Amino acid sequence: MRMDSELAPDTEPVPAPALLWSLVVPLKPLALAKSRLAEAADDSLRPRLALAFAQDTVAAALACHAVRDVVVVTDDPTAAAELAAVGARIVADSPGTGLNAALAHGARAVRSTRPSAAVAALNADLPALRTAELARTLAVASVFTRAFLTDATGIGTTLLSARPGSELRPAFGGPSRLAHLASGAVEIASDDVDSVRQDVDTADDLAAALALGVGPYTAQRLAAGAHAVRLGPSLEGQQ
Ligand SMILES: Nc1nc2c(ncn2[C@@H]2O[C@H](COP(=O)(O)OP(=O)(O)OP(=O)(O)O)[C@@H](O)[C@H]2O)c(=O)[nH]1
Ligand SMILES: C=C(OP(=O)(O)O)C(=O)O
Repeated sequence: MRMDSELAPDTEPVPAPALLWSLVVPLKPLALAKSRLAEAADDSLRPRLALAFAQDTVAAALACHAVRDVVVVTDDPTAAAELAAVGARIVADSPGTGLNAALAHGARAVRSTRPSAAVAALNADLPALRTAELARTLAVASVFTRAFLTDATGIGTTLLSARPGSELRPAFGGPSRLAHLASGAVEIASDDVDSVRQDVDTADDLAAALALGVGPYTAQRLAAGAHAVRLGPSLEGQQ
């Protein structure tokens, strides 16, 4: 005889399994990266700082329970070796035709082996990235076919996601918040995820990231290169 509990109707809501994300992180050659940081960091320091930002971004992302893997799309041999050491998979920027082509290429590389992967593009310049804030962002992204998070200025984008079965369709560059909205992606509410939004393009961005608290690679690089950094008198205490 079956007990009542065994006859439980199968109409009970079954929680969907949490998505595990593959993150695609684009990084251009270090010698060309972060040109807008020239006012804050000398030519000698800037490429190393760009790498340190990417190292902190990748390390924090890989520590996130919602992240399956991180694919860095880059042609820079130093960045490739250093970011592989942090745990990223490296994919060559074989299109060589700019940021959005690199991101689409990275997403295709992920789905060539796992066609049903959830993929998200994540900027490489998030040195203050907090793992728990990334987890919150991805949890919201999981609900939507495509979603994005705007950057700290509210003009650009730091994360764009695509659930299994939908294309990433990246439209980064300049006012990409509006471009991603126009493409039909849903904007993720930006409360309590400051570290995921704080990309670093300018001296002011770097000061804001320092105020949030940067990761160990960036902290160490700034300490070692303090003579080559200019953040202005009001910010000296933050280094
Ligand atoms: N793989 C790849 N990454 C790119 C390319 N262009 C930009 N990126 C990366 O995309 C992100 C945003 O790029 P940008 O804002 O154009 O460049 P940036 O180096 O961050 O800053 P600026 O030189 O000041 O414009 C950064 O992580 C870049 O390294 C590209 O053509 N290929
Ligand atoms: C490319 C973008 O970022 P950045 O702020 O680095 O230009 C963007 O926001 O679309």
